Amino acid sequence: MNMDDDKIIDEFWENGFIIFENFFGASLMDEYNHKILEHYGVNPNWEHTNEFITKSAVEVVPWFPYREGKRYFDRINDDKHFNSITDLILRDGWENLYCMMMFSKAGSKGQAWHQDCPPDDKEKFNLNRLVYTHDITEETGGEIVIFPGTHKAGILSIGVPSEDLEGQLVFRPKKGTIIFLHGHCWHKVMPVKKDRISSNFRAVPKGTPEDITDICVYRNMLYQFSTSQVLKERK
Ligand SMILES: O=C(O)CCC(=O)C(=O)O
Ligand SMILES: [Fe+2]
Repeated sequence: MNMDDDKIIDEFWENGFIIFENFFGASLMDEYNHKILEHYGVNPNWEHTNEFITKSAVEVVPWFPYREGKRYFDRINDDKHFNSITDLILRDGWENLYCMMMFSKAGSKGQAWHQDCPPDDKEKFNLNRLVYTHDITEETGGEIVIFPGTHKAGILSIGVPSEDLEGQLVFRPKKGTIIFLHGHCWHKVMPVKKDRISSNFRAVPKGTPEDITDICVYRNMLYQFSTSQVLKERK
């Protein structure tokens, strides 16, 4: 292990996230961005050709390509460097959880503060491995906001779902940037001004239940995806 490896490990476990800019090349990102837009029915001129996307009130539309047997993104999924950083962070072994693409329409709200899974057991969490296939800018909106160190702070505070919090950091990842983010670390996505894509290659420490991300913690509720139910109001 070299110095840089130690730094990566320390930074991740100190802050609950670590960012690498220009990790993936522009041409790969363009190719993958195009593939994702194609799936959602958005043509290269960035117009919706998919009626569902145009009409639905759904703000974030997920897509799990590997669950459909579409291994379109193996050059990320199987990338040695990408996975070796995962090895550093999850030292005792890890497994792929799933690959999830997220599409948010222009004009949508983004995402309120959340933890991807309840922090009841600090050993059980998802590791987000976010890959940005296009620039997030002031014009596009959809900044990712992270509250450093909160993977060690227990359950997300109760309060107004999206309000700014003292201590938060706002990021505008560029094309090819990756973010490793601990699922207990508090994060949100700012309002989306132009159609937005993000992709996430989620991993978990070995032995973590497969449904670890079924319940998401928000400032006003616990929400269960599998049943589309509010499990508990928080106030
Ligand atoms: O789209 C993003 O930048 C972050 C999405 C998110 O909250 C997640 O993947 O858990
Ligand atoms: Fe999240």
